[in-house]
Amino acid sequence: MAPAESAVNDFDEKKAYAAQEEEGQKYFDDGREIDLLHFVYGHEKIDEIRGSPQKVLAAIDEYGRTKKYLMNVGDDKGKIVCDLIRKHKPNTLVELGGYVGYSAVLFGDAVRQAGGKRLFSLEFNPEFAAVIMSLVDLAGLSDIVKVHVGSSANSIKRLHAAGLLSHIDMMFLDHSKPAYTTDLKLCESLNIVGPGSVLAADNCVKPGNPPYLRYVRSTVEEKRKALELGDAATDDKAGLSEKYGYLFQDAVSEKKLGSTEKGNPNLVYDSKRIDSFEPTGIPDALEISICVKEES
Ligand SMILES: C[S@@+](CC[C@H](N)C(=O)[O-])C[C@H]1O[C@@H](n2cnc3c(N)ncnc32)[C@H](O)[C@@H]1O
Repeated sequence: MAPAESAVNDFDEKKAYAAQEEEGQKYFDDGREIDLLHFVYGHEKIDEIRGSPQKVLAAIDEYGRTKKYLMNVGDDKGKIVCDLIRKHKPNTLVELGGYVGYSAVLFGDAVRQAGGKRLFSLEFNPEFAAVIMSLVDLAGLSDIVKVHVGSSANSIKRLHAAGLLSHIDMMFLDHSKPAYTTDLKLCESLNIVGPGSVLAADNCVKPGNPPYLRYVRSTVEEKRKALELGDAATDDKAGLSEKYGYLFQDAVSEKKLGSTEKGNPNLVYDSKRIDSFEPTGIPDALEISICVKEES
C-alpha cells in the first residue's frame, strides 16, 4: 500500500459548516433536510441558482454554515473526487448514499464536463431521495443523475438485472460503514467492478472503516486464504462498532446489507489514503482504490 497523501494542508475556517451535534443528539433526519429545500428555494438569489450546479452547491454550503450541520462530503474531499473524475473520465459513476444530493450535484456536474453519461445515486431514505431529485433538477442535472430509492445492494442488483449497470467506472462509497465491504463484494461477484474501476471511499478516518480498508489493501493471496478460512476471516463487520456509523444496528441487519456475496479475491487494487477535511474542518480521509488487474 502506498503511503497516505495529503491533498490539502490547511482548512479554510471561513467556509466551516456548523459543528456536528454532540453524541446522542440527532444530526440528520430531524426535519433539516426539508428545511434545506425551503432555504434554497426561498433564497433571494433563486433565479441565479436555477440551472447552476455551483450555485446550488453554494446554497447548500450556506445552509450548512449558517443553519445546521449537514453530513455532506463537502468542498475539500469533493475536490479530490472531482480531480479523479477529470483524470479517469468515468462514463458511469455510482454513489452509495446520496443524502440531500450535494455529492450527486458536484460529481454529476463533473461527470458531465468529463464527457460521461450517468451518475446513479443510491439512497434508502425516500424523503432524502426526494430532496436529491429536487436539487438535482434545480441544478439542471436530471439527464445525468438518476436517483434510485432502496438499499444500495438491492438497487445494484436491480440495475444490473435490468441491463442498466454492466460496468462501474467509478464508485463513491458514502453510506453505512458495514455496507462498504458487502456492496463492493457484491459488485465484484456481479463482475461490474473489475480492472479499470476506481473506488473512492469516504470517512476512512472519521469515523473510519477497518474491515473495508483491510479488504481493499489485502493481497490476492490474503483474500484467497481468508475465503478458505471461512466466516470469521471474512467478517465484514469485524472491527466496526456503533461509532462506525449511524443506525448501526439497523444498517448491519441482513435486510439492509442485502448481500452476503464473497467477492472476487483475484482482483488487485492499488489503494492509498488521501488526507483531507470534513466540511466542519475535522480531519478525515478518502481511500482511493484502483482495480489494476485480475490474477488468474
Ligand atoms: C453521509 S450521507 C451521504 C452524503 C452524500 N454522499 C454527500 O456527500 O452529499 C449517507 C447516506 O447514506 C444513506 N444510506 C445509508 N445506508 C444505506 C444503504 N445501505 N443503502 C442506501 N443508502 C444508504 C443514508 O440514508 C444517508 O442519506
